[in-house]
Amino acid sequence: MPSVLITGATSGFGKAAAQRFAKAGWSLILTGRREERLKALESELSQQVPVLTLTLDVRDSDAVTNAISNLPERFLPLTCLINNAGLALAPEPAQKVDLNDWHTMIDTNITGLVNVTHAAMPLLLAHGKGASILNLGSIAGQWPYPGGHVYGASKAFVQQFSYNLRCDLLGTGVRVTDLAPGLAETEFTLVRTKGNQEASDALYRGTTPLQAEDIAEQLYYLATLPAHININRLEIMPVRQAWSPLNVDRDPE
Ligand SMILES: NC(=O)C1=CN([C@@H]2O[C@H](COP(=O)(O)OP(=O)(O)OC[C@H]3O[C@@H](n4cnc5c(N)ncnc54)[C@H](OP(=O)(O)O)[C@@H]3O)[C@@H](O)[C@H]2O)C=CC1
Ligand SMILES: O=CCS(=O)(=O)O
Repeated sequence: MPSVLITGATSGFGKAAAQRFAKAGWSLILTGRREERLKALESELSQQVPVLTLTLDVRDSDAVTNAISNLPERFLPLTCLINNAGLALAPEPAQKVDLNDWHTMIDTNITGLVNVTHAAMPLLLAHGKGASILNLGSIAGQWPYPGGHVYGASKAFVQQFSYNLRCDLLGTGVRVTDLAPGLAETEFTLVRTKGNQEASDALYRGTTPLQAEDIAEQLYYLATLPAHININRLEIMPVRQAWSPLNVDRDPE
């Protein structure tokens, strides 16, 4: 039975991915900080497949290493790692941001992702051909926008780290993909605005954003491609989203 380790399974893409992979009969290792949500998902999905929940903060490298290097045998070797845990904070301009918010994004989106990857790599290498590392990047890692500052830069890291991992894993059979979604309706904006439900609702109102299930379907597709195929980067936007023109600062008339 193939197995998948999903970080950030308590909400959004991670939760939808857990449900999608369970539907296909994969064993699940689900992580997140909110234990009650993990337990609720476990009771929902353990009717279908073996589920292991790990209450973890990806920023805690000792806890990550300890939990992942002691996975029960029945979840090994690992077929797929989905590095999904992440967040944006501080939508305001860089010059107004609280430094702690920058640190939190770096610690989660970069250090956390690196912690999990380092711990899981031996388990993926033990699987070899057909194993995958699927990293959640973002369009923000490729395209700059006001208020993107450290969030976008952290996702640019995810892209380059994914490409560099590919170079080192060449010959092992382990694949690496940077999956880069655009506007998607999850708890992402609620987190970014520190709980402002109205701001979150307003962002998604009157348009047709991606849904968590859309991304879960892409993750399942990437994980089940024929073993000789590696999609390096997959950027996906809703049809109703595109780029803006460049801005120019002009003198008043
Ligand atoms: N929604 C969007 O528009 C887009 C999102 N993304 C990326 O996709 C990923 C998932 O986001 P999305 O599902 O939308 O957002 P959600 O806020 O719905 O989910 C984020 C998940 O990450 C987990 N998480 C956050 N911080 C930590 C931490 N320190 N340790 C462990 N888990 C953590 C949360 O779990 P808990 O709080 O329980 O720990 C939660 O399960 C992120 O990396 C995000 O940057 C990329 C492009 C677009
Ligand atoms: O990563 C999330 C998508 S966006 O908010 O940067 O457009």
